[in-house]
Amino acid sequence: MIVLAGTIGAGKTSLTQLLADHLGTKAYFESVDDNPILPLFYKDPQKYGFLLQIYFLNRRLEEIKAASLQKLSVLDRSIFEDDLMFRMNADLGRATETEADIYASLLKNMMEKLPNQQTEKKPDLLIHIQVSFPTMLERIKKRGRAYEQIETDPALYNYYQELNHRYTSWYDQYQESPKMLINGDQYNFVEDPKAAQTVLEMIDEKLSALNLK
Ligand SMILES: Nc1ncnc2c1ncn2[C@@H]1O[C@H](COP(=O)(O)OP(=O)(O)OP(=O)(O)O)[C@@H](O)[C@H]1O
Repeated sequence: MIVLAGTIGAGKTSLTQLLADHLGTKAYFESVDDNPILPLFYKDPQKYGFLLQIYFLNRRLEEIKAASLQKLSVLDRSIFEDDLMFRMNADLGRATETEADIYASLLKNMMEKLPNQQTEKKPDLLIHIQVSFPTMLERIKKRGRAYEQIETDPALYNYYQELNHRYTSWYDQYQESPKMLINGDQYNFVEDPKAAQTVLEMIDEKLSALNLK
């Protein structure tokens, strides 16, 4: 199982599809547009923060169960980033520290294997697409999901800036699986086929080094 990681608009969904096509495996996407809680959360984060988190936790575990049936399946987002996002939301006063602690402990508990269980819930490789803050803003604007726009809610500027900033140390500290970094500013794999080719070659090399391919 390969999982993509990265901030909002980093290009996780696009690279998931590219990579699964390249490897001939199945891609798993969390449907953002069908998420009933997300627009409510953006409108009232304090009220819906914890509910959104439980919603994502449930959906991502469902995805992991399905994806674990095939060796090099690709998931468009890792479950571990939710903890980063929820902790940040708690630090910003949109959830309590107790909610964030309980959530983190539930996640840890859920991700552990039962003593005699064979299948691993953790990925074989995490690929982090790192984008700068200006690129992140540009992509969010370009994609145009109404509730994500800074024009709709100027407070989102700080939220996005803080999130982008936290991703760097999150990736440095991530130890749940092997990992690799893709510079999403340098390689625009969505619009430039040559960049896409380079990124796929980099991933192939990493998979070979890990004896996964
Ligand atoms: N754990 C979470 N807590 C709060 N909001 C979240 C969480 N996970 C995802 N979101 C929100 O869900 C939306 C989709 O996020 P996500 O980054 O997974 O997809 P995306 O923006 O389509 O990314 P990409 O362009 O890289 O495919 C964003 O508005 C994001 O803020």
